[in-house]
Amino acid sequence: MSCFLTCVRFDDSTTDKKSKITGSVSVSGITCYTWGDVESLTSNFSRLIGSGGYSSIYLARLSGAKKAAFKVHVGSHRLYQVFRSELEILLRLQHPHIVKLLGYFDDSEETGALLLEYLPQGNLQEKLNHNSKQVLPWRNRTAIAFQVAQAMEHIHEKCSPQIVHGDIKSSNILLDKNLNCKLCDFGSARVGFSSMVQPSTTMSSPRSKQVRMIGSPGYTDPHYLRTGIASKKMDMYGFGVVVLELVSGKEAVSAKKGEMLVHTAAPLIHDICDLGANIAEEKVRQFLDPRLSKDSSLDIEEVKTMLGVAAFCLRSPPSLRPSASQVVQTLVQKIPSLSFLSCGKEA
Ligand SMILES: Nc1ncnc2c1ncn2[C@@H]1O[C@H](COP(=O)(O)OP(=O)(O)OP(=O)(O)O)[C@@H](O)[C@H]1O
Repeated sequence: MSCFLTCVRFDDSTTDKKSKITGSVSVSGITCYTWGDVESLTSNFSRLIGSGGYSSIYLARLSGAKKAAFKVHVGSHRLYQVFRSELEILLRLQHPHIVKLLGYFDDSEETGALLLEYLPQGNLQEKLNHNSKQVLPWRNRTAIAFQVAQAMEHIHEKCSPQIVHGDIKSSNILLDKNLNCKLCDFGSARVGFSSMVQPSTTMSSPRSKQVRMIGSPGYTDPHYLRTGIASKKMDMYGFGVVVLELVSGKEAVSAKKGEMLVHTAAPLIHDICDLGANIAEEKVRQFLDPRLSKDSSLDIEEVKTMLGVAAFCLRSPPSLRPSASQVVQTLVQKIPSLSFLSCGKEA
């Protein structure tokens, strides 16, 4: 992979890289852009469409009025390293439910930008928000769970070396115009053995600069918090929280009360683990997003299946949690509404 990157990187041995780099190069369909390209494609960063802890995302206009998103990491070597790590992972990933890399800019020091396909309906967290204009229909919620599970199955089981995403959450799930979804933000991902290595410096030392804990509040696997070892099962935990959000329409951490959804849902999850499909319908309905009450696609048995999947993904110890392919199989078998999608098992 680094060989590939070296092949397309500009000769940047001179000092003022941004001004000296001219012209873009395209290799294997991925275009290597200049900083001037980044500025002109984003109309000088005129439209911010998202921001996170590591980057700012701007709308870009390609030829033929095609839209894209430039994810820009500027300002420090640490942010640059996050960019490089995401770039190297996205270069090897191709899946219908993983955001597609179209190109990048790399100054090899402290600035990097990823050109990504543009997902016009924003992220799932915004779509589930009660201020959102549209209520996400039930059948789209099950489809999103299914598609995210397929993306996770791909990175966990079908890639070599395998990848742990490290930050599965609803704001890292993007929606296209048909409400199909794509997993994004591989800046925290761990590849192969790196996911199994416990950070060498003590986790308890708040001053340690070498340990960069990954994950987000409300989604972080308690086992990872204790050990610092990233694993596929920590992704399954994050996925369990996303499924709870899809069913309840509530945030992983309530903005008003600061309550975690996993805690609010704990009694229900406990009952589901004990009773499975025999759980009282009334309890399920109490947890369900009230905005779905008039949704004709709602099927209470499917809601129970989704909650069952969430309950298993949140189990401790992590070895009790299902794999992504087990989740894909369960959803395909138990949620007939998924058949409305034209995709098969591997969409
Ligand atoms: N390709 C895209 N199309 C549309 N919107 C996007 C795209 N990529 C990112 N966004 C928007 O920007 C937000 C932040 O993106 P992303 O999570 O990749 O940034 P980050 O800096 O890695 O954030 P984090 O703090 O979660 O690590 C997303 O939640 C989404 O709203």
